[in-house]
Amino acid sequence: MLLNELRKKITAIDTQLLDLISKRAELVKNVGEVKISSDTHTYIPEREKQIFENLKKQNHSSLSNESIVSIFTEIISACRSLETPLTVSYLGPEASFTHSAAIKKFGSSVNFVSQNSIDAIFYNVERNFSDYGVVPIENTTEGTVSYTLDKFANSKLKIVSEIELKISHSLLSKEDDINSIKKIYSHPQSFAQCKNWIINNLKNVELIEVSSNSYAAKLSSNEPNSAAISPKIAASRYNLNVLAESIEDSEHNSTRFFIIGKNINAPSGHDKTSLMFSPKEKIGALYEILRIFYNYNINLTMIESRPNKKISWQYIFFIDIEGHYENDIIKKALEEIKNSSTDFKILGSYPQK
Ligand SMILES: C=C(O[C@@H]1C=C(C(=O)O)C=C[C@H]1O)C(=O)O
Repeated sequence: MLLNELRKKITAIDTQLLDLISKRAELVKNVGEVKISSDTHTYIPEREKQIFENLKKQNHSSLSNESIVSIFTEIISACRSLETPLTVSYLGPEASFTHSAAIKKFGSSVNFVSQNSIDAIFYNVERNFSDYGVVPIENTTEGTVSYTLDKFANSKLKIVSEIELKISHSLLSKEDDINSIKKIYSHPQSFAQCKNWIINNLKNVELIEVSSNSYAAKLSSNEPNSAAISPKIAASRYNLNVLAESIEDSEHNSTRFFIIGKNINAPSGHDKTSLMFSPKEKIGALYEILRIFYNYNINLTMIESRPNKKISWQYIFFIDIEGHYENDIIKKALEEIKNSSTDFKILGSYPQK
């Protein structure tokens, strides 16, 4: 077929797609009107999860499931903004990994607000200045972000969703020749994650640690012969060239983020529940609690302990399990755990990533 004919067909399909997307948008607007009278949240993560699962099952095209999900994330984002435009706080600065995670989860039709601390994110969501917040919770190489876990102990906010992001670093610079780089700015963790690449690819460069890798990109954009190790999206934000991509030493470098808010999610069919508790002070207390999970055949996906800030040498345990707390088995198990512990709290049930 001639190029012209192919393009004519593509244009015709685009017209059909536009018509269908417009019809979808009208329906979502109607859902928004129903929600006002029933006082329901705009963002329903369990419904969005079901939409994605359904599309993945039906996808027999040459497009990957990942591409389908990212296309529909944007369609849903634009439609959802017709109900109410959402405000989402993330751990900044702009172009940080948390910013990327927030865009991956909510799409771009959202008001994103950069916050300079995890505290500020919790504060803004608690006070309704933001509808949701995005906070890092654990990294495959660095482990859990204890500051985020500690915040849950004293907050009424719920975990409404989770997202995993592959952490990939790039070397960004105003220069276009890697040999002219004399200085590199980055966060200490990013330097650690790219250590071998730096040794093998750059000789006699000065490494300067800064508070974040998007700040590193900003500094480098004002300084000749310098570069930054940053997420690739910082290149367009600070008008830099991408001198090298995927320079991290480990292939498996991912960070998991929580979306925090006030939703109480219904089951999506494929959920996780996060909870915290302190075992009572007696021999075998933790063993007894873990045995409850074993007895009910409940799978644990994360366990982490943090000092209980109220009493010295006592600990709060944070646990993630598979299943939704409305599920009968989970309900029974959690009731038993509540009776065998103190400070018990369900932090949320949310669709698995
Ligand atoms: C339309 C709804 O509202 C939002 C928008 C959705 C969509 O565009 O499909 C899905 C879930 C909600 O986050 C809904 O709740 O069904």
